[in-house]
Amino acid sequence: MLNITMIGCGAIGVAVLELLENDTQMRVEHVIASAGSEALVQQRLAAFKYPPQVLTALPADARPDLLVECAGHMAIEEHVLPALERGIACLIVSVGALSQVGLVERLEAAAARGNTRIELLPGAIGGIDALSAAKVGGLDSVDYTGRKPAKAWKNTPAEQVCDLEKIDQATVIFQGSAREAARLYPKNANVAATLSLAGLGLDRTRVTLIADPLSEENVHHFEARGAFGGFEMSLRGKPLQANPKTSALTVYSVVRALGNHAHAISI
Ligand SMILES: NC(=O)C1=CN([C@@H]2O[C@H](COP(=O)(O)OP(=O)(O)OC[C@H]3O[C@@H](n4cnc5c(N)ncnc54)[C@H](O)[C@@H]3O)[C@@H](O)[C@H]2O)C=CC1
Ligand SMILES: O=C([O-])CC(=O)C(=O)O
Repeated sequence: MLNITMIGCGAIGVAVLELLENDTQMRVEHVIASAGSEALVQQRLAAFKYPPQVLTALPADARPDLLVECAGHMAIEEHVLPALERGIACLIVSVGALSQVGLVERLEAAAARGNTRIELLPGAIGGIDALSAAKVGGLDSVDYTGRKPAKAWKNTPAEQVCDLEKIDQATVIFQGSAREAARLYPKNANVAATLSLAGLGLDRTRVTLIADPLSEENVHHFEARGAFGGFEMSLRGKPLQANPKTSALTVYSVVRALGNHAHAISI
């Protein structure tokens, strides 16, 4: 039985727990919540058959097989770095956090000291296997466009670019590097960072972000060219009801990754 600690228990966390409830090969024993939100998280878990214990930090003697982050950028520094130092393997969805200069190197060093690994999950996008394979032969360009309904951009810098309540057509709210996109839109540009880390890097991956009042989907489109040839993909993700910024595929990506650790065959 794979013993898992989950960081964060919001839209992604709750949906992952629901899907794992009847899995006999893995169990989330602990959920790490932000200080002050323990009661709310306990409430979210009340209906579960085996509710995980809710804590605000991993106890010093806890040795989960895996730690999975479903919380947000701040959780990488706060929980993932120390867990790696302690030798606990980590899976993360807040990949955009790695746009902070020096954090990749610090994560690598912590994992080396702990003799363990960190896995960056594809989350809401696909094709990461092909893109990172293409990188081996050399990439010339990677262009990514993220298009989400207008309400998905609430409480982001997009509000300074346009009136999200009033726009009646697709509106470009950002154009620039993946590093800048991840910094400005931590809850909406993790895909941009993931594509960059798999491909041409945070400074050379070109990103366009669009608020689209006519769309009900989170559409992720990218085009890559290089020695391998070229490919493009478009993924039309359904947003989670509990959080319109987040696509349901992110939840399935977490469950798939955990299953690959728990089950005999990984795919
Ligand atoms: N890689 C990808 O494709 C995607 C990645 N994400 C990432 O996943 C994160 C979570 O997404 P949702 O579940 O939809 O958000 P949410 O806002 O519904 O839930 C996040 C939960 O984590 C908790 N939290 C925040 N910081 C924490 C910390 N330092 N320690 C413990 N708990 C903490 C919050 O209190 C909240 O309950 C996003 O912020 C984003 O960074 C989201 C969507 C796609
Ligand atoms: O869930 C999505 O569609 C993608 C997302 O929020 C991100 O890239 O941060």
